[in-house]
Amino acid sequence: MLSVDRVSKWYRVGGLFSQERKQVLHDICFEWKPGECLAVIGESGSGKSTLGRLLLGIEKPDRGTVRFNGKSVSDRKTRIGNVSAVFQDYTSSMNPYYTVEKALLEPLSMQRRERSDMQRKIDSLLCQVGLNPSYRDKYPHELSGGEAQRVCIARAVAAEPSCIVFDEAVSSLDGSVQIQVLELLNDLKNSFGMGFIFITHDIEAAAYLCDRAMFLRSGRVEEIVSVKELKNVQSSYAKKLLQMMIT
Ligand SMILES: Nc1ncnc2c1ncn2[C@@H]1O[C@H](COP(=O)(O)OP(=O)(O)OP(=O)(O)O)[C@@H](O)[C@H]1O
Repeated sequence: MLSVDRVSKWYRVGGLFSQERKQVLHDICFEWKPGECLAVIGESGSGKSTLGRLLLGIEKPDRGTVRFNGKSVSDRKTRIGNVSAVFQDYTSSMNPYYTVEKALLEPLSMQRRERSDMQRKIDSLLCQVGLNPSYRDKYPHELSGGEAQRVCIARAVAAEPSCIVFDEAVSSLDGSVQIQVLELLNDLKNSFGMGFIFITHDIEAAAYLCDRAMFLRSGRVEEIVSVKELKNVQSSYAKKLLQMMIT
């Protein structure tokens, strides 16, 4: 279980020597349970990506805690096998010197698999994200944006974590590939109990995959609702956002 307890975050504004700070997250509290898919929805600048970085232990909260099974996510040992991530900016997530095969071998080798099993798994992961085995030898600069994004998704899935945080990582894919990736994630959820935190502007993708949706407004949790109850959101902010996303 991932527990976010009274998390607040400030950033410095106005240059290196400025003392001025702006609060971008205010007392965020929620829990994510294993196997769940939670959508994080909010207008631009509401703090979604900042929250994502705190969930992944990339940055630390200034106040409050983010814990996975009771242990802080800032500790790398807590994250291994538990949380991984796919970002919209796939270029910064890929090592330019690694072939696709090497990028996928890295998480697999941590699972102490047999060599032949790892090779089979690489082909199967590539196939699941709609890439054929010939992509194994390609370097990131030889991939299109959508292909690179799919390799990042395959890499995150390869680690078989309990939870993958997607920060706008699926909405950038083309229609048919997006559907294929959403189906893969749905399969992983149903067959292996993998769970996701899905930061997105894409309400249809969220409705397809997610169990609950959390609305962020100016760094605060405005409302958390079951996806089945999306039509009955209470706050005018959530109503307005949904209307904007659907039209
Ligand atoms: N490293 C940083 N230093 C200073 N301010 C930052 C930093 N990262 C984010 N911010 C500010 O924090 C606020 C929240 O940003 P964040 O990227 O988390 O929002 P978001 O909801 O993900 O937006 P978007 O949907 O546009 O990606 C914004 O005002 C942003 O300018």
